[in-house]
Amino acid sequence: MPVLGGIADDFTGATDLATNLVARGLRTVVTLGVPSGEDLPADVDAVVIAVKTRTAEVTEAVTTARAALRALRELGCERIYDKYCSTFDSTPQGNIGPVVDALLADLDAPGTVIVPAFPDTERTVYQGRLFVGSELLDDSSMRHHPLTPMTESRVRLLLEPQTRHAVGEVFHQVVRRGPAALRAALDAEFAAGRPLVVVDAIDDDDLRTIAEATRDLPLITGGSGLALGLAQADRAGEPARQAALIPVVDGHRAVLAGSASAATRAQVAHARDRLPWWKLNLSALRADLDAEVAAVVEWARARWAEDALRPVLVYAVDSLADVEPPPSDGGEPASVLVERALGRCATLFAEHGMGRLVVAGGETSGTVLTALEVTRLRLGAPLSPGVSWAAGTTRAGAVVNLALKSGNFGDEDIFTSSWERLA
Ligand SMILES: Nc1ncnc2c1ncn2[C@@H]1O[C@H](COP(=O)(O)OP(=O)(O)O)[C@@H](O)[C@H]1O
Ligand SMILES: O=C(O)[C@@H](O)C(=O)COP(=O)(O)O
Repeated sequence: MPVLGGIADDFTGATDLATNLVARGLRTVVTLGVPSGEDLPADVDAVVIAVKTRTAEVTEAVTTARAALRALRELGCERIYDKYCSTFDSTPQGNIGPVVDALLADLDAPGTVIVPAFPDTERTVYQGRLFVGSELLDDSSMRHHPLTPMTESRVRLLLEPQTRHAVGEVFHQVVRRGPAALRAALDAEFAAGRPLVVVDAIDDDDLRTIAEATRDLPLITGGSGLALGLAQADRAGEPARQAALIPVVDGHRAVLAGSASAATRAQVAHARDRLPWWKLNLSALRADLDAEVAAVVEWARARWAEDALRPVLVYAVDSLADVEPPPSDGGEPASVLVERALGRCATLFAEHGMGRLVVAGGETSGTVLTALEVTRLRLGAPLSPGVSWAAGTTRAGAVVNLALKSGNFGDEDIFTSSWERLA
């Protein structure tokens, strides 16, 4: 019976969290969407439910998260980990705050921690401010995100407009004094009527302190970094064992990149010099999406006919100048067109023998996996912090190997260097 239940607000976030749970020795499975009583493997310690709520309407996000919570409790999970983005991707409406509020209420919890930090990917929180590398969040490339532009760095100020609760902060001076001091500070915040508490973390020691201080709370929340603070399960070699267990599928290889994030743009630029590529054309998609997708598929099949194992790259954005703001006349936003096109490409590529797929972007991954009707993922070999290969099972029972890459994760060569690391 699983002890830990994760709810991740996008699909890359779910594999990110699962990657770190596996690294702590937990046998972990990811389900896509709220599972409907489907049989999970018996031998799991953690179940992560991936939902696509980061940019959904608030009521839809809350309803989905509560349904996920119910499912996890029915599965027997004793603790819940609410996973959101390490760069706190959200808007003043939500959905981080409303979801945490709902989970707190449903779990009747005294309070919880807000821990976006993921030091392995250079997301740290110091004095309540979120840094990406050496830059404050609002100075980083996240300022220009197409869906959730981040123009503030103090996590409390990002959260306050989204929650009905008061928000507290505990700074590094306290965290570094250890779990007991942190727990006392958290209890003081809860008692003072601030049940959501932003906690500083600048390295994995801080995450271990936070995890230890909150081990009896029914709800913890954060990026995936906090999972690296959880106690190591006493199971030697577990990550390698899990990686060896997933099926490896032969077949054509593709990268679908809908992300406009800085890391993805650098990865696209690197891959363009090495792989056959197709850049989606927004006007062509707007004029006739099916025709543009058919052209992409025909092109990809011709490339695979030349070299069956050479990956093809289909992508949307080279530079921020490509990013179209949502139209003011209520027309279809470019983001929707790109996601729909990449979802259809995935389905048609699979019909034409694609066995391995790297997807860049959280929203994009959600659309692609929904299109492929993948319902469950088992994690395989890790590729870089927060990114692993996985085996996805479609509703029809077919298996495809997938690596879901968050927009800003991964080394520059991830689109070209990942393929051989699967086996
Ligand atoms: N040219 C474009 N103009 C506007 N939005 C775009 C464009 N190209 C891609 N997008 C959208 O940007 C969003 C990127 O989000 P996501 O896939 O989550 O990537 P990331 O992980 O980098 O945040 C997607 O909805 C995608 O469809
Ligand atoms: O926590 C993170 O940074 C990632 O897991 C994540 O959620 C990133 O979001 P996307 O860039 O939209 O994939």
